[in-house]
Amino acid sequence: MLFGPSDSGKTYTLRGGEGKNKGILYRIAEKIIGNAEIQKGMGRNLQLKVSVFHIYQDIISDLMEYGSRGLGFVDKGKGVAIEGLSEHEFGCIGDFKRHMDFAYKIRKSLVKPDLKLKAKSHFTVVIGVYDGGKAVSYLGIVELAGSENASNDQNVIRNNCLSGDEKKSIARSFNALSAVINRQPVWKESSLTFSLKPLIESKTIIILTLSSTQNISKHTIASLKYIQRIKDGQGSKTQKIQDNLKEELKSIRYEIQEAKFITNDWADIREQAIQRIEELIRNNTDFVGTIEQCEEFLKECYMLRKHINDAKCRSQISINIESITKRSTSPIPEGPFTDRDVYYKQKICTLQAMNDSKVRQIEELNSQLIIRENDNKLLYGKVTDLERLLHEKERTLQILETKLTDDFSAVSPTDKDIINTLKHKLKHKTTTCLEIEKQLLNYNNNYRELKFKYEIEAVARKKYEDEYNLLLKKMPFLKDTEKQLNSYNVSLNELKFKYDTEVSYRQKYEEECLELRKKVEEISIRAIALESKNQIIMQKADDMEKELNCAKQETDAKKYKVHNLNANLKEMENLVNAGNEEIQRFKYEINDLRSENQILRMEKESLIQENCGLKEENCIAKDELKAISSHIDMTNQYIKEKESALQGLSTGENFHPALKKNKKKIKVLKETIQHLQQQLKNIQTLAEEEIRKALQERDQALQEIEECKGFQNHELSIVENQVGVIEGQLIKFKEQNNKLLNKESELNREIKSLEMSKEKYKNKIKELKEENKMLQGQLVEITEYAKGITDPKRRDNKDMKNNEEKNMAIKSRICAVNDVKSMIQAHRVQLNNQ
Ligand SMILES: Nc1ncnc2c1ncn2[C@@H]1O[C@H](COP(=O)(O)OP(=O)(O)OP(=O)(O)O)[C@@H](O)[C@H]1O
Repeated sequence: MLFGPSDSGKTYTLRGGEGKNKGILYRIAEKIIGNAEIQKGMGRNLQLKVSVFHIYQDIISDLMEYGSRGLGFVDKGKGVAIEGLSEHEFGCIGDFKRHMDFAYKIRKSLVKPDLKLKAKSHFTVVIGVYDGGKAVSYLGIVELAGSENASNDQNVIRNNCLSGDEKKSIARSFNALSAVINRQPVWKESSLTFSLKPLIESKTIIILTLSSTQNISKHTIASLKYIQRIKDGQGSKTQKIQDNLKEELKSIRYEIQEAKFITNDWADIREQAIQRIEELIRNNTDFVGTIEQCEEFLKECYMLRKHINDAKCRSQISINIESITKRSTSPIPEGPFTDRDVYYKQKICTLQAMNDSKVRQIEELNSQLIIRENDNKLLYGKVTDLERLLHEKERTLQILETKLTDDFSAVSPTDKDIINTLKHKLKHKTTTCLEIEKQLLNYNNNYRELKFKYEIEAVARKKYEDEYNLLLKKMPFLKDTEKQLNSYNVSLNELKFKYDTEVSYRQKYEEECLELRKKVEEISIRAIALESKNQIIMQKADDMEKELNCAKQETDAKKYKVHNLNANLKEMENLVNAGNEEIQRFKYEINDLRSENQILRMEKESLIQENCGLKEENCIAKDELKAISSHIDMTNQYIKEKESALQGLSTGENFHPALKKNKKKIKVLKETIQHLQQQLKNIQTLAEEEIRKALQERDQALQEIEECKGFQNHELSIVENQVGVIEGQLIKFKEQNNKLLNKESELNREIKSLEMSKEKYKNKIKELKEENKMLQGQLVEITEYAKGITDPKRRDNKDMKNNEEKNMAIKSRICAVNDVKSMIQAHRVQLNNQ
């Protein structure tokens, strides 16, 4: 893209001068043609095409076709997104120059009404490289509108006759351009960015043209600032590229890992790829570098990825071919795959790879499931062991319980409700513990009672001892009271023993109770933990089963999709072919419509006007020529006169006696004459030069007019031919129509005659019917008569002869009647047929 204020040298940089000074446009074209030729030497036949258009106020005009203006947009994926933009093939620089001259000629004609339009529009040349009709790459060269047009400078607005809409459109296109270069998706903001989207997205180079001319210095600084803004925006772009780079590396690593599973055929390539990536990472540890370096790095990554994909596909395709050869004895079709085939094969490969990875995942999941099942079994065994232990403990508990109280009945736990029974038992045992505690309390109470009794007894003993002592003192009653005392002492000892045993029992029970509580607590905690573990395992097993089912379903779906894709492939091919044909047809129709008569007429009129102007100019030039030639004649005459005078003077014939004295003056005069002659000659040559130039220009203009005329005549002849064809068709149709009308009138006539004959026949039938009736009446009479004759009673011998004669006549009459009948029948058949 060439950017800068008007008169800074954009057009010069683009087109340049002759030879060494040629512009970048022709240098680029030469380079591309050279490269195409090198490719040709290598057996690759590339086609080169060029399109030229300009954008003014967001309206696109094709500069390679007259009148193709206001083109719309289309999503092409590659190249320029302009609908109906014409492309023209070129094979050498001569062709290219011819195309460019043609485009500049059209541009000149468009610019004519407003000469500043050139500086207010974006001029674009797009070169497309094709291989067998398929686009390989595109290059766009844009000479942007003069940058000063986006400013608020009143001088510019006045000098360039800049309208508000023009200014807005140019400013908008520059803003959109800087935004899209800095990755802001505002393509639709301007026709410039939207039409060149695929090209700008790939790579954009802006050439800033600067001029030291003082009067545009303000705009030069403004354009420098604009470029600076774009460059500043690139800082954030670097960050984005670095992030992209990291993502890319991640995905490459993943792809390499994934590709590992497919085949080992390309192990070497894979190893090389990994080495290469590692090397790249080592050299760019933190991915800090310029945009170019990062982009280089990304390109490298992209190449690697492509390499991996190719290797994957190659291995997959080779496997497929192997399997085909195994299945059938027919030879494998040779020759290169078409791009579409390769694309679909790649797609199938990736799908198969995905399928394989899924199958692998399922297998892994299965193996994990088996491991989990084993773990489950082990845990289940542990649970049963623990349950058994619990059972044993329970039994010991039972024994203890039976020891404690007979009321506790033996608990018989079932295998399935172990945990519940344990809980139940726990409750049971806590109640027994409480009962034991109660008993303990009873015992304590008893002990207290006994103690109380003992104390009472002790008081009584003291009383008795006192009494005994009194008795001893009193003597005779002593032995009896001593005996009583002994007996009291024995009972007291018994009670004390009882009390001690009860205390020891109590302590024992308390200890056992504590132990039991602890054990019960431990067991219950374990049981709860085991239960939760069991539940988690069961949950996991269920989840895994679900996953397994999902994965199986997915695999089936993928297989079905692969199958469908294969089936759809052919359909799509057919559809694409049909679509291509339709597109071609539409293109033809559009082209036909474009070359409409009106534009041609208008252009013809403008050319005629131009022709008139040129003729007028020609007349003026002729007049001027005449004037100059008459002037020359006059001057020649004057020179001749002067020469003759001079001759006279030199010979001394015309010498005036006064002049003879002034020879010096004569010399000076001679010199001035010579000088005048020289000047005259110069004027003559100049005039001749100008005349020649004017004549050349006139010839050129005439030639151009002739060319245009030829072009228009050609187009007119095409149109006339078309009109002729249509007229011929019309005449044919008219003839056909006349014939049809004639036929129609003939048929009408026939119908009328048929109707008349029908009427005739009807009358005839009526007549015949009447005749028939009459004949039938006669027949009846005759039969009656015949009956009378044949009757033996009425037979008269005398009238026998007469009767016989009459009989004969009647017979002949009957024959005639029969004939008439058959005739009627025949007529009927005829009528029916008609
Ligand atoms: N590098 C150069 N060498 C010689 N002459 C030059 C150079 N660059 C520009 N010029 C001359 O400067 C003048 C203006 O250049 P040019 O027409 O290319 O400017 P521009 O930016 O295209 O202007 P505009 O936008 O009006 O078309 C022309 O006469 C051109 O010949």
